[in-house]
Amino acid sequence: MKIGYLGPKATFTDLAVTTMFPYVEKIPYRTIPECIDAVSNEEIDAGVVPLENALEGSVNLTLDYLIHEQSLPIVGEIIAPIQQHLMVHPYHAHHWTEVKEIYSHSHAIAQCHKFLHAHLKKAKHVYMTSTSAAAKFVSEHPHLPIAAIANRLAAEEYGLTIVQENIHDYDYNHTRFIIVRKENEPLKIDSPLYAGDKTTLMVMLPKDQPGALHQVLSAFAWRKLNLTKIESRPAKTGLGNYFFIIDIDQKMDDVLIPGAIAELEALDCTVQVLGSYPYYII
Ligand SMILES: O=C(O)C(=O)C[C@]1(C(=O)O)C=C[C@@H](O)C=C1
Repeated sequence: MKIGYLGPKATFTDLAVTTMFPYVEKIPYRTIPECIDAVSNEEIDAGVVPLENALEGSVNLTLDYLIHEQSLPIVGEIIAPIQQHLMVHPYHAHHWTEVKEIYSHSHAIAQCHKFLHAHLKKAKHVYMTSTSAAAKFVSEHPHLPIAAIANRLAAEEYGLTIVQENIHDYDYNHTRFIIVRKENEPLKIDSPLYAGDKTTLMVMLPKDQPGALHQVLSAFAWRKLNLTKIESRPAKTGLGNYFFIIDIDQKMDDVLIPGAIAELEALDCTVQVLGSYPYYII
């Protein structure tokens, strides 16, 4: 079995994949779209990409790519703790406060704003495709006064020295990673980390209908379907046109969720089931 992930080696996505699937062949991809395309082209059996962080919110690139470019079912979810560390090439370990640039994934930099504001106010932020891509870049440029924000495995993998540990602004820092496949079939995972099931829907409201969102929410409310997330994203068809991503705290059943979907369709909403899948908490 081949599982693709946002690489290079030692991203947080890599850590999540390694914990959940210790015995598979792991294939790194440079970007989230490249990983999703590889699933679609059947180069790999499944792909794992980040979807949402507890401090920074959704990874819009993942959501938008799945909605607008490659529609693949979500077959699983991994929730993993995120610990961000500041690291430099060993040459700079004793004068890390003088670094001029900080490299990392935009989400990782955003998770550490308070620290960066307090200790490295003048350093420029440079966004990379992932945290480990940033660590790799810093290790390949030992002469530059630069630092990366990444995890401990990345420091080990790329020979960097951690100069400040746990620099994320809030203790509860977790990221949701989704597993996508070409076919809507869950991977067989017999794991003690299993924590429940979810169903994710994409709902497009009818245009200019007063109270439409209220009616959508009542379709779930009176059936006592517990929603764990509702988020709007631009439909990219014009200003003010949005769709909603709705997570329901249970697996697809024969009655309640299909009933809610039928009610939404009767209200002229367009509904797409993005997946009904187990989730695992690391
Ligand atoms: O860059 C990485 O290490 C990733 O796996 C990506 C990612 C993200 O997109 O949110 C994953 C977890 C952290 O929140 C920071 C970055």
